[in-house]
Amino acid sequence: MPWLGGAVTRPLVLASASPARLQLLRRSGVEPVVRPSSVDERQVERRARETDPDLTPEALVGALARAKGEAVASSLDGREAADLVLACDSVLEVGAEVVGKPGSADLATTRWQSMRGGSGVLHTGHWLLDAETGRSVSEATSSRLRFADVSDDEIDAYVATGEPLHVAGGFTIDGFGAPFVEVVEGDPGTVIGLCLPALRRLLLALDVPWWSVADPSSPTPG
Ligand SMILES: Nc1nc2c(ncn2[C@@H]2O[C@H](COP(=O)(O)OP(=O)(O)OP(=O)(O)O)[C@@H](O)[C@H]2O)c(=O)[nH]1
Repeated sequence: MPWLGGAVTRPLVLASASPARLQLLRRSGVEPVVRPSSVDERQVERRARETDPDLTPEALVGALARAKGEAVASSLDGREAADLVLACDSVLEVGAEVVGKPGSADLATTRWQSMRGGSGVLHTGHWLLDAETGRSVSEATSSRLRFADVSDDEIDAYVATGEPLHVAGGFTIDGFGAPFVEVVEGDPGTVIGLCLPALRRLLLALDVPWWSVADPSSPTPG
């Protein structure tokens, strides 16, 4: 069995500042090197929409994940320059809108007032580069959500925690927002920010078995 005593042979660079993505990886036995990008996501989105006015949410998160991953990959040097680089991006499609992190209490409140009792789709793009070969692969995954018909008081209380301001769509399914998301159809990791089955598929597409990046003997509770 490759895992018994097997060491990680392909280090992974996580091109993300997301604590949730890091935690998902750590709990699955992957201890990445964290290298957040400084990509201007609004500029990437603007250019992507100029190129494709009918840009789908899946294509948007794909373009954003790729931009973040390429920016980090180009900055790697030394041994890291031969590592695997993973980047992600998440958006919520709700009604005719495609939204990211609210960034303000007012916008988080407005979003919840419009989406309560309704449904939406959380899309996460994944981009994986094998810097050793230069090959990259990508996949977007989507999970459908149904939101509780929360009261104004519940919205105010949730927004006051500050959590919804900094997460895609203004909610979490594993934090203070969990009571307000009634149903998740699809991979929960996709909602949180990283679909691990998609990462496995992308690694296989690059001929990298899962146990080359994960060491189950030392999962970090993280
Ligand atoms: N814990 C948790 N985080 C969530 C959830 N939904 C979205 N997020 C986070 O919301 C953020 C979405 O914004 P992104 O722009 O994709 O990522 P980011 O946090 O800005 O980090 P970068 O990858 O460096 O851009 C990510 O950090 C996700 O992990 C959830 O249900 N639970």
